[in-house]
Amino acid sequence: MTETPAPLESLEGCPFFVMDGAGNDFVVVDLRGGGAMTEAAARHLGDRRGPFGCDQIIGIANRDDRPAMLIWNADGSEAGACGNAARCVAELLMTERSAEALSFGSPSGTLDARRMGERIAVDMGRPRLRWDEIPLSQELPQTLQLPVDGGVLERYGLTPPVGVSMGNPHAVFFVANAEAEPLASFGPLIEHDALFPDRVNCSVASIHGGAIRLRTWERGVGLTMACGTAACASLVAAHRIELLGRSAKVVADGGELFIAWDEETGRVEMAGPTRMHRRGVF
Ligand SMILES: N[C@H](CCC[C@H](N)C(=O)O)C(=O)O
Repeated sequence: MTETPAPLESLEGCPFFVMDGAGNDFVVVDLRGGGAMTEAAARHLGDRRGPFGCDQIIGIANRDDRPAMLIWNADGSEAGACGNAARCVAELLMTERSAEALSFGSPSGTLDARRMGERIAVDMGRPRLRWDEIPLSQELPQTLQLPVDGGVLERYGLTPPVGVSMGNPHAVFFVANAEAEPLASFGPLIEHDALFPDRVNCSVASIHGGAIRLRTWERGVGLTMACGTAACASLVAAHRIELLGRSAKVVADGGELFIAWDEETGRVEMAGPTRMHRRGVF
């Protein structure tokens, strides 16, 4: 066996799975038999110049006698939610147990997952919509038009974004054509805008025939092929500003996600594909 690189020493002997959900890619590490993720290990696994490279690094640990997912971005920062990775963890656990549905923990609460034909669906819980839940660094009476840096809005011809948290912060800009926006230019400016004390995930969304075309600059990562919590946030935001009903297909660069915001429970479910690329043991 090749030597385990120093940054991964704390993961020696841990099984790992390289997976993606609609192109959003992950290294999932099973910590239930021991091992501990460190910020250095997460950064090493997230580094695309290294032997792995991914958007998020996911740990599966035992918490309160059940599996729970832990989330690190490629820059080593921790995140509170990760929808596409939740669907990949669900796939792993359902295969392990030959189950069609199950629940597991996450930093933002219990997630309920189920198979839906070829797709995996996860109930991501209720969106948080108040200024202090996003969170924002200033009290605002509404979160439908966030007062981000006016210079950025003017320079890029943007209207103020809608704020939504799915357990992680999102700013969603509605534009005429998401594919035409220079998101790689203004995404990092919004990610680090002083309005967001924990930084923010920044998306551009355009509506075409009842579907949302979505591109995302992810906090702690950069441009990704898809972002599940951003897909949830964009549907919630579109409904709040009366652009769409309570369910829609979201078309990301890497694939399609299906989002529904239940009127009775207030909970948001997302469904989409998962793929396994590689597995091994550190
Ligand atoms: N890709 C993830 C979102 C990760 C969000 C992370 N970048 C953060 O810091 O919140 C998803 O599918 O929901």
